[in-house]
Amino acid sequence: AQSHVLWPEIDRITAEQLHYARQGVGEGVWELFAEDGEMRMYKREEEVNGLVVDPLKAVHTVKGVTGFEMCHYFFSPDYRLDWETTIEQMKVLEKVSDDTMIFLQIHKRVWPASQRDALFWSHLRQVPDSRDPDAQNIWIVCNHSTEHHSAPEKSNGKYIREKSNGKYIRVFLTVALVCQTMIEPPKNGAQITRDDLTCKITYCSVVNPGGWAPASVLRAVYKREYPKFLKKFTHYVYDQCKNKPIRF
Ligand SMILES: Cc1cccc(-c2n[nH]cc2-c2ccc(F)c(-c3ccc(S(=O)(=O)CCO)cc3)c2)n1
Repeated sequence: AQSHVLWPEIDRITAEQLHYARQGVGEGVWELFAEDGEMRMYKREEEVNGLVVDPLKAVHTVKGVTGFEMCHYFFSPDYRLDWETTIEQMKVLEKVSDDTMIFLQIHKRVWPASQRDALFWSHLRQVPDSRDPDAQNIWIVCNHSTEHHSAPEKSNGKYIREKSNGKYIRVFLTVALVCQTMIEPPKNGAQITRDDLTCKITYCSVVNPGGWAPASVLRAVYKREYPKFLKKFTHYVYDQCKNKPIRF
């Protein structure tokens, strides 16, 4: 993918998001708003031009899967409709390379706001030189909004794009899923099984709704949808992997 026009941006944003994901939630103004077992969800309340863009950071620990497996199922278009409940339509506009694709997703409408769509590049990468010497493989999927000739935004100023039977407001998003595999080697030198695996997950998301939506409605949607999404996604990956050979 190094030859693609987007490559410099993909490289820069992916590196930035890896650094951002690694920052703890201790410092700064992260507010814990949801807990479920090992999952902790934090947000910061921020508005841009009067629009709620509350950054989200979730941390979670899932036993029995690797960081590669978690990132693979998040990245691949083949499984997305199995775990993403808010998507109405999804299209791969361009396959840049095996590890980089451009998606157009039309999401379900959240009353009373207008329906949204998202156009973003998605990049899967193994993080080569982790600072943590005993860290196993760290993998990242970064999703970042982009333009694309085959899905232009109608420039009528309000980013409303005409569609045959309606109008979509295009969101602006940056999302990162960073997964680290921890292996507890079996004492007796036996082969590693899924019981010896733990995946440490950090999910970061900033979604600018792109057009007016009531702050109260957006905050309620985020509060409901994010925990539901991460719980459903991680359970889905565990179920998909549990009877398959381990992939690091
Ligand atoms: C999980 C979640 C959080 C906040 C809002 C909603 C939601 N409810 N109804 C419509 C949406 C909606 C509207 C626009 C979007 F771009 C995304 C959106 C969310 C996540 C991602 S992703 O990149 O994390 C996973 C790929 O779909 C992409 C788009 C989701 N879902």
